[in-house]
Amino acid sequence: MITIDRLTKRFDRRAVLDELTLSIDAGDRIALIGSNGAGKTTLFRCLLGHYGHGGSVGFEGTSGKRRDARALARIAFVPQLPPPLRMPVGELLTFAEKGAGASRARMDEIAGKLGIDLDEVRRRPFYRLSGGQKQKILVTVALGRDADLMIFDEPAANLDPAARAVFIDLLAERRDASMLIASHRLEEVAPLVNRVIELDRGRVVLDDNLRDRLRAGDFRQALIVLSAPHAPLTQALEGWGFRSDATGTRFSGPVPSAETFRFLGLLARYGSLIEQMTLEQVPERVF
Ligand SMILES: Nc1ncnc2c1ncn2[C@@H]1O[C@H](COP(=O)(O)OP(=O)(O)OP(=O)(O)O)[C@@H](O)[C@H]1O
Repeated sequence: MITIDRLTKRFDRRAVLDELTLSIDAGDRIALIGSNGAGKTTLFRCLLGHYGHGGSVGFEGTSGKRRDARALARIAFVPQLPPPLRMPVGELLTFAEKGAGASRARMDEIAGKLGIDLDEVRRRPFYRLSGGQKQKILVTVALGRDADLMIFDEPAANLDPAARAVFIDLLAERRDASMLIASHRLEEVAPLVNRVIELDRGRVVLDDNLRDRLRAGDFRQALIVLSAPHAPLTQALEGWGFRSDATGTRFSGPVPSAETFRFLGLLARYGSLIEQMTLEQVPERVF
């Protein structure tokens, strides 16, 4: 989907991204972690064509450094710092609808879940909203449209705990898009992702992929029984490769042993729904 080859970005001759090589595949849901200044935002800005850079970023169907406008239009982005837009919120929503193909009904629904009343803020200039309100509007716009890739840069940093929980559920429900989420709270986004990439001083120092672990064959077999069908948890479990029976309440699938705590973290979010759970070590194959 996106191939990044020896991407280098310098500010004042200092390499902030240093020959970074990475490929992002369709279906990847990536947590991008790394300490302050590691280069996460700079990587996003290079991907989005906001900065010139060395090396290449190739989008599927394009090559080299060229940014194809159609490829960029398929990316939804929520920045770490909301832009100081003077336009009223209503105008921003209309722009999202007409210019970026967002659905008004979907935006209304998402905003409602996040706890922001669009009618109430419609006439207010965007830059006068609180930090959390701005983030809710930007998340609403991003999730209100179809996208192949969603890039979130610390998207929940300003959200209150209730909105953070809703936001994580909304992401878990979105199985159609690949995601790249920069976060300092790995434990919060871990249940959503199938890949964790760590940057340090502009280089990839960890690339941990769930699919590789499953292929390696070291896993536990899990059985989960829910008290009632539940769409967000179903989608999250399907993201782990689980299958359900016809009732939509009984799930089974493999959990890589090294991912057990991450998996339990997911289940803990929905503890009250879980009626039964077993997690059995699969005996090692004897050759
Ligand atoms: N426009 C700029 N001009 C000069 N230096 C910059 C610029 N943007 C970023 N930097 C520097 O590049 C480095 C990487 O910054 P970046 O914002 O990409 O880090 P980050 O991993 O997103 O950090 P954080 O977790 O704090 O958000 C930092 O040292 C920062 O000071």
